[in-house]
Amino acid sequence: MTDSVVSLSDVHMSFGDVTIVDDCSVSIESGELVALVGPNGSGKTTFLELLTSIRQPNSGTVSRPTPQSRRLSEGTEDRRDVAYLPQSPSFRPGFTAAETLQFYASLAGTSVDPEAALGRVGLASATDRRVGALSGGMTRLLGIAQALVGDPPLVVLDEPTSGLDPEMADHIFATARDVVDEDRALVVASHDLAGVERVADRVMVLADGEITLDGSPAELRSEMGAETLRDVFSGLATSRDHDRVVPPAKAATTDGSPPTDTAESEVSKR
Ligand SMILES: Nc1ncnc2c1ncn2[C@@H]1O[C@H](COP(=O)(O)OP(=O)(O)OP(=O)(O)O)[C@@H](O)[C@H]1O
Repeated sequence: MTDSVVSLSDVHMSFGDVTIVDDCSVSIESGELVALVGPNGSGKTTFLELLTSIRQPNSGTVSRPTPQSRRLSEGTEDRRDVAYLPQSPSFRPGFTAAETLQFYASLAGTSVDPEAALGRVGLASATDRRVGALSGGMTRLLGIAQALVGDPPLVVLDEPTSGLDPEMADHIFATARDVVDEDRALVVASHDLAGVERVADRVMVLADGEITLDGSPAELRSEMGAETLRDVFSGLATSRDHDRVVPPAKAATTDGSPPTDTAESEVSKR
């Protein structure tokens, strides 16, 4: 049986006129790798911040249940309930990778085996390397290792492959896949649709203030009659562009009264 690691119930979040989500209810289960995709500025980072409670919704609730089954073994502290790797993680450049994890574990009130934690993400050879000497990709991997400190049931990554070469991006996605198990979910925001398509169990498309699609890559392809997730995304962008164009026949009525069913009113209905 799977457990919900985070649930949104009737959540509304906006910045002034910019609506990120309106009346959104969604639940993420342990064992899922969920990819959050959407155009630039659609609200992916804000949505991740809602999942992690870095940001509070204007209304509605975000809950992350932590049942007994998610406790660490007897005699140790509770598991962290969520970990978040921002798009541009920053670490103390003078610390080694191992010292970074130890420092972070002490802040989190837990313990870590740095060699095992770094080995898990493919950084075994960098244990004693200073963080300032790590490549961009290695720094993201260190971020994933740090996110796993305290064994959180929900790990949230914001665009972990941006700016990385394809091989490193593949490695990051493979690592993300590896850390998902029956007791943990991972949510990743990404523009790398090919990578997402390879590893995600579930893809949520965020656009125009709502989750417009939510399903497995195969379900999304089928729903949109598309061959790839990239085609799904392009199809959605095209239909949004069409929605924004007021069809000439409906742009005005012959008696000068306002049109009743223009594309503009369609957009506002969402
Ligand atoms: N603190 C804030 N105050 C006001 N507006 C904000 C704030 N944070 C984000 N926004 C606005 O909310 C919208 C969504 O921003 P967000 O960064 O969540 O989008 P995104 O999908 O992650 O973008 P990208 O793909 O470009 O990283 C944008 O219009 C942004 O300008």
